[in-house]
Amino acid sequence: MKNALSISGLTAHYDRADILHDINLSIPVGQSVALLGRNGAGKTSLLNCLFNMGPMWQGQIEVLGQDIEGMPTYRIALLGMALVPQGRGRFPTLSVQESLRLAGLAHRPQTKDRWTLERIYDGMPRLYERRQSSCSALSGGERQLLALARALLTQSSLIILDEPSEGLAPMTIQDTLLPQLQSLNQQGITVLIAEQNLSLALELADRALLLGHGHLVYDGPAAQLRQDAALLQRHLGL
Ligand SMILES: Nc1ncnc2c1ncn2[C@@H]1O[C@H](COP(=O)(O)OP(=O)(O)OP(=O)(O)O)[C@@H](O)[C@H]1O
Repeated sequence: MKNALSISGLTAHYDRADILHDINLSIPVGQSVALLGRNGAGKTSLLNCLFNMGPMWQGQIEVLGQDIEGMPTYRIALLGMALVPQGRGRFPTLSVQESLRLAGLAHRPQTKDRWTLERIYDGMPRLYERRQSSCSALSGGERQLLALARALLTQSSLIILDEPSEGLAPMTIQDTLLPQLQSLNQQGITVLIAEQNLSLALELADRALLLGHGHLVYDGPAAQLRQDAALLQRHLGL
């Protein structure tokens, strides 16, 4: 399989409002890609289409080689794609360790480099220190780590993150989030990350996608987008 994700002719709408217009893109296995766009550009809607849990859509979406038209969300997840949702999900009364153990129950095929609780704690010592705490008592940065760890424990090879830096202090992004996200790609995981934080997105990804009012207005090297002041000003207000 060459592509982790293939999208062609994707158009999506809520009621009568068109949200995405003729999106075409594919993401090769192992690539890290940033999805950029202002508030309301359609980033979350696009990510939700991939899990069949957002707007109605037409076109074709292939996740890890499988056409997902009409497929229920839980089956799409079992193909090996995990979502770290905007707001990091909710896990109110569980402890960190319980939450991680639950995520590890996903029925994914055995893989060579399986993620285990020990491997998670090794790479994220902060979660080890907080393993007995209630998830609701975690800081924003710790919750983001937990959400990422849960995605890894599903043994997914394609991880989708929706604005992971939202609400985090710049220092937390730099010291806690960035190194963890950078290590995903080094571990061979394909990453699609929706972000409004341009510098974080461009530090993580070699390739950038830019959505403007539901149209894909840029798909190319991240470094080249950084140089395009007119496009950044028009679609990100920078
Ligand atoms: N459930 C819904 N019903 C109707 N319209 C919606 C719904 N969810 C989102 N929209 C609209 O779809 C458009 C795209 O929203 P979306 O959340 O996908 O954008 P976004 O780029 O992720 O923005 P943000 O960065 O603010 O999360 C917006 O105009 C939004 O108001």
